[in-house]
Amino acid sequence: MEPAIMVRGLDHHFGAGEARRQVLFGLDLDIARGALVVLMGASGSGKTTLLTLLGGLRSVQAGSVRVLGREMAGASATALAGARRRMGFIFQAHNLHESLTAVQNVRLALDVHGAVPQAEAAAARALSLVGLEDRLHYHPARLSGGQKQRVAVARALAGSPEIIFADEPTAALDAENGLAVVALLKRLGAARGTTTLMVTHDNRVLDLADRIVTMRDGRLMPA
Ligand SMILES: Nc1ncnc2c1ncn2[C@@H]1O[C@H](COP(=O)(O)OP(=O)(O)OP(=O)(O)O)[C@@H](O)[C@H]1O
Repeated sequence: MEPAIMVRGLDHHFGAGEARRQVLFGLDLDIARGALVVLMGASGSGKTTLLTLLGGLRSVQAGSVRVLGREMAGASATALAGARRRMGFIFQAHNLHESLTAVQNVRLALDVHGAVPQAEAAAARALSLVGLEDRLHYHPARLSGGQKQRVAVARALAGSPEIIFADEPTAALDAENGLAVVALLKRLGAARGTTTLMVTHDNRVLDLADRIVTMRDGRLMPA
């Protein structure tokens, strides 16, 4: 079976004219289905840029990016949106809507999938997966930082994604909550075959990774 992610000769530039600058240089990368892969590297090395290209959040300029068997380079906006429906995203700033309860925040993410039968029940299930079954109707203001981050994880999981992209998901968490979030992603890999690619500076979670990929100055370091 084709890997979940297959990248070949990926370059990326930002800016135009004089200000044009290359930030990714000829990346090649395969990520197996079901793996929990940690992406490390110094600030500015290109991790977030790579993640957003893989997630169809920015256009591929040069090279090939195949995700779940589909080429993202040159894909139409509709095709990219279709690809994104098979992915879940967890970002550092959890971006919860303050006016909505935990279960409503998760439901909102399900709405992008169109009509999901029993969306409310699906949202509640995702929240109980992250141990928040007794906080369904709390607004973010009444949740701790760790609990808010777990709502963000539940939101990413609710649509049963095949791939999860996470950008520093443990940054705002203490050791215990950080490990719990990563352990949950690891369990999903085993139980559902979900692939996770996670950017982190958090050394505490490395033991749980199936593989660590390191970037330096826009290049992938040899394993
Ligand atoms: N929208 C943008 N316009 C211009 N340059 C950008 C843009 N986004 C990122 N860059 C530059 O691209 C390079 C890679 O940035 P990127 O955010 O991918 O790094 P990173 O490894 O994720 O860093 P960090 O760990 O600090 O989040 C950096 O030099 C950054 O300044």
